[in-house]
Amino acid sequence: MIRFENVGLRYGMGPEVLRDLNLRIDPRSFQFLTGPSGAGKTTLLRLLFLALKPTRGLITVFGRDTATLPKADLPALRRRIGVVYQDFRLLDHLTTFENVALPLRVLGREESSYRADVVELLKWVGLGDRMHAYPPVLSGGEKQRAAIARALIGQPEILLADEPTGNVDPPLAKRLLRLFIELNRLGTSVVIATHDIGLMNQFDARRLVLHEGRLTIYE
Ligand SMILES: Nc1ncnc2c1ncn2[C@@H]1O[C@H](COP(=O)(O)OP(=O)(O)OP(=O)(O)O)[C@@H](O)[C@H]1O
Repeated sequence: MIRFENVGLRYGMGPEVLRDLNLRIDPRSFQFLTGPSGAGKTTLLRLLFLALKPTRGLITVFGRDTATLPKADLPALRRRIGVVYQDFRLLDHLTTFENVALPLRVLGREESSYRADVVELLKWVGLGDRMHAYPPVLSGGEKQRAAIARALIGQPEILLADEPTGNVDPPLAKRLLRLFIELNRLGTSVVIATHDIGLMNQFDARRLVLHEGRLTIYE
């Protein structure tokens, strides 16, 4: 569903941060993306989410060449990809329920048409009793789960998560990993960027390892 051919990326006039990347993200696949700090993990996620264009090479997303993609087609393509950001990006003046429902509200959907889905998803991530709370009073782990629920409410075909266990203790990290595994079993492709070797050792999955801008894949 996503394919990279000889992709390179530089920011402005800087050095190439990613070099000669060849990669396929297949439907229903699960992969960890790892590598030392500064290796380019977030940059690669931004390319996968169409937030950046490569400075060379070819990226196709759901069969569309991103270089020739009309801008107007971008939002619909992006809606098929869910993203959990490192810093959550929840809106403090909206409740947890409203944050998770926001992507649907933006599409003009009536609350009555999605209320039950949002409640069910919040229960699934273990926030059934926190849906009326505002982000400032949530714990780091609760915010993380709210951000995951928001990324999933539109039923994306791929979920990209940037260090989703970076701010939580090991038992919660394990629980989040179980959520991602279950999501994958239900048919969603999952890409988890992480430094956490302990986390990766808990699940036998493909590893995309970045080092100095180059990618090695361990199937
Ligand atoms: N907007 C930007 N402009 C210029 N350089 C950038 C920008 N964003 C990232 N970089 C540089 O690109 C390289 C890769 O950064 P990136 O954030 O992708 O790495 P990372 O592997 O996600 O790191 P970390 O694990 O610390 O989050 C770094 O050298 C970084 O300084």
